[in-house]
Amino acid sequence: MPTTLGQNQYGKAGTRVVRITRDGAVHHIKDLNVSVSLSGDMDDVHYSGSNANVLTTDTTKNTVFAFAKKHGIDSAEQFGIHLARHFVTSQASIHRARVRIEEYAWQRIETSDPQAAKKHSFVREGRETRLAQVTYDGDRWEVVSGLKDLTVLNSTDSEFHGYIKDEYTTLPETRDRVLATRVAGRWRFNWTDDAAETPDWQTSYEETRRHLLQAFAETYSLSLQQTMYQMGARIIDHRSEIDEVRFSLPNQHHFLVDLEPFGLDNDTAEGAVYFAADRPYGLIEATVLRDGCEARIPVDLTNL
Ligand SMILES: O=c1[nH]c(=O)c2[nH]c(=O)[nH]c2[nH]1
Repeated sequence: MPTTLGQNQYGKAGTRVVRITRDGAVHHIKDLNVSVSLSGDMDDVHYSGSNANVLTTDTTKNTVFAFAKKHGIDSAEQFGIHLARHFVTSQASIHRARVRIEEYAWQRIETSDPQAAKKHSFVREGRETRLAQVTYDGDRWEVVSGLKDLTVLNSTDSEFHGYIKDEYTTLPETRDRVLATRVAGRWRFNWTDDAAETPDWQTSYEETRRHLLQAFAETYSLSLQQTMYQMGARIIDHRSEIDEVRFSLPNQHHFLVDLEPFGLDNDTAEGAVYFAADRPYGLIEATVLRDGCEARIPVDLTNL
């Protein structure tokens, strides 16, 4: 049966590029998800498999990282214009480039001491989901609150070294890395209906969230485990109505992109470009308990 090739396009979808610019101690972050679709003289690759006209999708991805370094990211629109122009004007076989960009916005985390405000700690815009579970069996009450999808990032003050090296270890030690996670947390109240006071649930949530964020921002981190423990301990220390906190924290790895093959020194004060990997991810989980209290929050938070 005779057939003809119809509309076709190709490219790399979902390049997660993060650019961190350092203005002294004040850091700025641009976080994009870039998808490129190219079309042009692509009959041969479809009909015969000749790749002579193909700019690889891998090159497309590399170009996104290299342009983030070279041109910076003023806006998604300007970045898209640079890329689309480059693909169409640099390759005779490419006649059309469509660059789609999602941008994730970040806010600075407010710290407890405004004088010593952390200038490299961010929370992603778009509110988290707040959670509550109430259980009553006619005798005992249990109230557990929590949140999920609260994404936070420190662009410095995070190290990771001194770990076991066995024959399968390749991870390089680092004295300065990006630390980012999407927080899922639950906290259990010690309230019972014969208690003298009922917590103001709204204030309790807001304050717990604030302590969690501030502990993340203010902990000089030697591991995500250590930061997580500080987040839980700070909540227990400051919120007498809470006896137990559990966290499940995916370590959202940000890898410095090697731009040396393109003649670019990536790790400079003006800015560094990272590849934000979404999988696989480290998953760091723990419970922090008030002394003498029992652990009742399930180990697997998806069961709550
Ligand atoms: O904070 C971290 N904790 C780990 O246990 C770990 N493992 C790893 O590869 N990177 C990290 N980072």
